[in-house]
Amino acid sequence: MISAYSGTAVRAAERPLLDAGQGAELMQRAAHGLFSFCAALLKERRGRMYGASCVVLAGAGNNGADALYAGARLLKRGCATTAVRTSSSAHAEALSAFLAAGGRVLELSTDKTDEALQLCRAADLVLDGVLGTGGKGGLRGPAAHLAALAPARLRRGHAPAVVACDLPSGIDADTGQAPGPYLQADATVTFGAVKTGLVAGPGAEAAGHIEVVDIGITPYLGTPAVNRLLAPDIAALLPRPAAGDQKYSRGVLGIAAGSDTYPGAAVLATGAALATGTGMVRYLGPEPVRRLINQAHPEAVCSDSTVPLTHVQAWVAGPGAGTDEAQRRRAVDAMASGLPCVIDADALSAVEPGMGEQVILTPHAGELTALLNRLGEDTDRESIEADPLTWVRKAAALTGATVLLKGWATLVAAPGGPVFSQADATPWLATAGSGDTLSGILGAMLSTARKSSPHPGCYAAVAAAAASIHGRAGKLAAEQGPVQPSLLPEAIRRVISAMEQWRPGPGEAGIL
Ligand SMILES: NC(=O)C1=CN([C@@H]2O[C@H](COP(=O)(O)OP(=O)(O)OC[C@H]3O[C@@H](n4cnc5c(N)ncnc54)[C@H](O)[C@@H]3O)[C@@H](O)[C@H]2O)[C@@H](O)CC1
Ligand SMILES: [K+]
Repeated sequence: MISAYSGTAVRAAERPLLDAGQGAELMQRAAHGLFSFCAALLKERRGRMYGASCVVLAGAGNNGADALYAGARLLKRGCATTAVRTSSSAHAEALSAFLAAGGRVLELSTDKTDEALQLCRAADLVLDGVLGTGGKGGLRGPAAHLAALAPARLRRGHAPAVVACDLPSGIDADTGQAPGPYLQADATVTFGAVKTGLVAGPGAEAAGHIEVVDIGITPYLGTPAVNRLLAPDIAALLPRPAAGDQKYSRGVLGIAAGSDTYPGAAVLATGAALATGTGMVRYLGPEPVRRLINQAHPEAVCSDSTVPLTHVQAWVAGPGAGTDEAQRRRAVDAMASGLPCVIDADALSAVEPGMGEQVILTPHAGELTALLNRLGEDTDRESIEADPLTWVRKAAALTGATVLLKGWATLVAAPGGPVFSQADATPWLATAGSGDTLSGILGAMLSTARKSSPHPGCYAAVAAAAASIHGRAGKLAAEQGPVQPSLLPEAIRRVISAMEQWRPGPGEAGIL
């Protein structure tokens, strides 16, 4: 599992070591880690480091200093390196070290932006050390101008590798917000711990690959603010049927989805649930949809019964329900049942405050806007997309439910509990029907989860794992071309099967 901490928390963790006079040593560890990553990257791209050309974008603070020290090391290994200084002040020792190693300097001003961009474009590597955890309010002045032009100028044809020092400049280290232009990185080498700004909002996309350099502050870090599940954590959450199991002991999932107007959503959710693995799917809905489900998935047991009369271990309600009154009633009953339930799409309009965390809401930003507005919060879609971490937490606190907010990085917040961020998906999954398959995966996982005593945040963990499986399946399916949700079950099955290699051995604890 990857644990992320706010920039503020990481700075607080550094404090005892800074007070003990170890600041210079921490900086050298950071610079060395950054250099090592860049060295490996240059060797991979060019076969050798000698003769590579690099640009260090260096701001006034310690972030610029880390990058200048790494630049000095690159110079010593034969890389022609220029520092583009974005501020007239700089860390004096780091700049001296850079100059002593033979580095060139360009002072950035608005009329030098073109020259700086040409240098970057001709380089093999651009090291972004403009702002780190001390940055406030996004990039300003010539650095903002350069960042605004960078996507068009650096991302076409021969493109340099952009490596962010600690975090992409212009991204807020606590929230991942981008108040203005920022520098998109291919990779971020971050010091001490992953910052929450690298796993949420625009920052999650801006960071690219994340590499952590241990600088010795781990003992001073408290509880992580955001977690990211990795394959072994996900494998530990996937129950495997045991020898004595039968369909009922494995778990039964109830699905109240689809309507005369939108029958397909129910077929997709059912297909994804069956591919994930569950003892049985009981489908409740109108007759034409039942007929379709039985044609596509003969193993599903279909009826027009009610939630209280249907014996299951978990529910999915909402996908394709439209304005169907009976489906709305089933969603309300599922939420009141005390059983784990996935509340998606049209069923979100029935959510009220006071849910339990076993109720998992799965909105996209537009649906979350509508939900929050209805509950009295003054927000809009742009605000939620700009700062999803804040809003997903607020939604969980307001409703008492676990909230899964879909996005490039999907965030899951338990009320008062942990937050998870999963960035395993592909933009090819942004297509109608994709969300219905996520509901099915999550529903199946909830129906078969074997928890004798659920603890706070466990539903958020299962939801994060489902988001990851959905994303991984999408990526796998995208290898064959544009993703078609009705064909996703085959990829889901392959992802679940591949997870077996990560399953913890007997006696090894999973994360729950
Ligand atoms: N504190 C520590 O112990 C360590 C810090 N490290 C590095 O230090 C960084 C933090 O350094 P700093 O606290 O010096 O902060 P930064 O280097 O992020 O930036 C602070 C400087 O930028 C200016 N500034 C702030 N916001 C600005 C904006 N929007 N536009 C232009 N200038 C702005 C400030 O006035 C200050 O001069 C970390 O990100 C990390 O890279 C590492 O060296 C590891 C050790
Ligand atoms: K930076």
